[in-house]
Amino acid sequence: MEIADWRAKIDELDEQIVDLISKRAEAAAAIGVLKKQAGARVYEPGREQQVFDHVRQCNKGPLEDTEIQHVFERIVDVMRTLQQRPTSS
Ligand SMILES: O=C(O)C(=O)C[C@]1(C(=O)O)C=C[C@@H](O)C=C1
Repeated sequence: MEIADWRAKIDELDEQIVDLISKRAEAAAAIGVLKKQAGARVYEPGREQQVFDHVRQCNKGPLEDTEIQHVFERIVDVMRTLQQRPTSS
């Protein structure tokens, strides 16, 4: 395949990734509402560790486990920000 073909493939995959991240954000926002109602804190390091362990287990390469974890550390960081937004209450 040419570079243009690979870029078209990347654009297509990015669309799917955006959809999936949006669905994940909806779930995180719903958790955020429940946490607020319960007076619980947003940041749960134990749960975040489970998320990172899980994605490392799912990883089939070519990225290293630590690289996949870095991507999810950023995603979870964004989810925490979403949960702290006044609009998610
Ligand atoms: O599972 C939760 O309690 C969430 O709020 C979701 C989530 C995540 O995005 O996976 C976000 C923030 C928490 O620190 C832990 C995990």
